[in-house]
Amino acid sequence: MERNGVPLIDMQKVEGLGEELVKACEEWGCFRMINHGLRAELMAEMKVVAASLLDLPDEIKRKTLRGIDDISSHDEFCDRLSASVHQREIIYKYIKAIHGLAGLLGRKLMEGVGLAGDLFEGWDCQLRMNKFLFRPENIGLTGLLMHADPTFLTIIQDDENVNGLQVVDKYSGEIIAIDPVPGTLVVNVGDIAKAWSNGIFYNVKHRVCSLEPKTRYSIVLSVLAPKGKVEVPSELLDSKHPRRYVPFDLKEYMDVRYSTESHTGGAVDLFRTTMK
Ligand SMILES: O=C(O)CCC(=O)C(=O)O
Ligand SMILES: [Fe+2]
Repeated sequence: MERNGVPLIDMQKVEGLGEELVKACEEWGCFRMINHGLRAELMAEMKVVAASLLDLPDEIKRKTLRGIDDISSHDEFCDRLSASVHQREIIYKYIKAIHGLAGLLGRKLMEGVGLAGDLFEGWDCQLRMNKFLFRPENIGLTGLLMHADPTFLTIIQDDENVNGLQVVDKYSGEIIAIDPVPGTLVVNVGDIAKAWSNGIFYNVKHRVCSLEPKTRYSIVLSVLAPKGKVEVPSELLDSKHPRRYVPFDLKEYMDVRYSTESHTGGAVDLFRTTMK
């Protein structure tokens, strides 16, 4: 894979999609998806809904701090925000479509590592919406500090008109701008995926910078972790590839991440079995 920008991956590709995804997770920890199955109209409608919900008063928004955990909590989320019938319908369609896409990613990643199955079946997921109000006096400042996601992966509908997402290159450490490409979705690989892949996947560091005086929205599906322990599939282990991370669950991981204030990927390495 040439290092000339994060990979653009066609999710409808029939041959070799799994391998391509695995390679992107290893080499970049970040990629853009085209032909991902979310209709352009649905993405546009969801952005309008997100913008109007994010304009609600803080005391109402605070009621939904965790976002939408799964499709079944959609009603509760909408009730708390007193969402209209139309808004509920869009949110429902969106979470159904984005969960479907996450399922495809999980199956293809399994294929890519030579296994079969629905990797994300029954996992905890969370949908969140972000608003970055970039004012002229804030240009050049960071809207979201450098971090690696505490997730397996995160699917982002970034703002098609306002840039700001930047990732750290795995090899050079250089900061690369992830400029918008309308109609596509970005994936960032997180800490949980690094442990699950025995340290092979790159938990990409990234941030959001204020580059132009506009309001930027992003809609984010976090595919968090399995309900039980995060551990590398036993089929991928042998004498040449010993287990490099102690199995842990999401709560144990989050406790370590917050108590050590390691928000840029270091927390997962505290679960290493060896320091090599
Ligand atoms: O807004 C974005 O593009 C990225 C947001 C992000 O990194 C996050 O929510 O973890
Ligand atoms: Fe992030």
